[in-house]
Amino acid sequence: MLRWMTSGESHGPALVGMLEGLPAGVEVVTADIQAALARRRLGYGRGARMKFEQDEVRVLAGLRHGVTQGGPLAVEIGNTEWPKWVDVMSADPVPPEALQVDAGTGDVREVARNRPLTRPRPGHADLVGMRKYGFDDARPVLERASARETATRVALGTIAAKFLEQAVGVRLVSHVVSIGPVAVPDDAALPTFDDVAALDADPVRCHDAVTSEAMVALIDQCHKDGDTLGGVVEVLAYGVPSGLGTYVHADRRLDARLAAAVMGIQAFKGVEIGDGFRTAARRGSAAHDEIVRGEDGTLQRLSNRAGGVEGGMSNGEVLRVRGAMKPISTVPRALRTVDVATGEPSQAQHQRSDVCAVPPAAVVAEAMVALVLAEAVVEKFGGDSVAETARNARAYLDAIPELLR
Ligand SMILES: Cc1cc2nc3c(=O)[nH]c(=O)nc-3n(C[C@H](O)[C@H](O)[C@H](O)COP(=O)(O)O)c2cc1C
Ligand SMILES: C=C(O[C@@H]1CC(C(=O)O)=C[C@@H](OP(=O)(O)O)[C@H]1O)C(=O)O
Repeated sequence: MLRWMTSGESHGPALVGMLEGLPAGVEVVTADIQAALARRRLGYGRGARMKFEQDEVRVLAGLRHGVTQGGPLAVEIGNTEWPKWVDVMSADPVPPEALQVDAGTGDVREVARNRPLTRPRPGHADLVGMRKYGFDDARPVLERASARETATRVALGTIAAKFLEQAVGVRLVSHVVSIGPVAVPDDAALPTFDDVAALDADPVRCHDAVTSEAMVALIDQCHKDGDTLGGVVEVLAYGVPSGLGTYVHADRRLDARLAAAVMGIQAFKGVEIGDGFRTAARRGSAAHDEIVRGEDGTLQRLSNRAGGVEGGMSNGEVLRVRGAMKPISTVPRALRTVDVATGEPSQAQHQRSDVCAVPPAAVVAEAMVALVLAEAVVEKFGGDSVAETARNARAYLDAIPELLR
């Protein structure tokens, strides 16, 4: 069993993530995690925070000399801005005067930072979180609801991806399919692992240069208009062995687990496996992936509309998972709300925010898919070391009868 958990507030001292159940022997170094976090900070349309945030990574446990040890991995990601929030986010009570004018920094803005947030943003967790946890201030709600937490998921997902690559040769790619109404053409070629550097270099993580330019222009326009944008991301996994997940029970289906993982990202409101919703509009004769025997004698598919999953199991084709992200809810041209301290009609609280976070969300979705696939690999092949997992996977694949290959 592979388990993971994150902890941490957006403006606390650090985020912490743990990953338990990964075999020993995975080669990974702190710089790999730093590089993945740098990719998550990218993206045209991000807000001010990503310009200075350093995501200071420290691996606290489970890794020695660049090799996982089999015990729980613990990763800390320091928040660069912590010195400004020491009193507002202090774990222990602070004297009231500390929140009047910050004694340490003399920073009077700390007073503003500590002001209760009572004008909940439609679309964010503010209002329901206050009701549910009994707060009269949205600060504690947004601190944990914030997608800042996804930095930890990316850190853990990086380690999971290294395991996938080293144990079974799986490689992941994430890209942006649409932002607002601007979408890559339906017949565009899928990016492969060779395209990752170009995707990382593209301002919106888009594989199609013309679409990328149109996306950037749309974000600029939206920024001017004081508005925000969502979009659709896609994660591709190459080299997934046939037989991860199962049809025998609902919660063990690979598609169900992928959907839950991607839907578990803040602001994600739809998930599609393969052609998903588009397939629903097709006739059966044009919806499925016909099987033929290829020249090399192995079974081959004439298409991959299923996105690599049939019967809740990976079928050996490229895994394709899409997620739809709603527009950022902190809309600069603020939406109507009610000040819950006074009961008066008002405008939603606004602090610095992203205009569009679809490109970094693609990197987060990639991490979530890595975690799900790593769990499914551990479940199917077991092994206390990567070498053992690889051996078991090879033995399973070698034992598949020739006519089924
Ligand atoms: C990478 C990423 C960055 C985000 N940045 C912001 C942001 O700057 N401002 C904001 O209001 N929401 C942002 N969100 C979305 C909120 O975190 C999300 O809407 C909120 O937690 C409520 O959850 P829900 O949308 O799933 O209902 C971001 C989401 C992701 C995945
Ligand atoms: C901090 C990150 O994203 C944040 C996600 C977020 C939200 O409401 O989800 C709100 C903003 O937080 P802040 O007010 O601190 O700038 C974003 O910057 C991050 O991705 O690392």
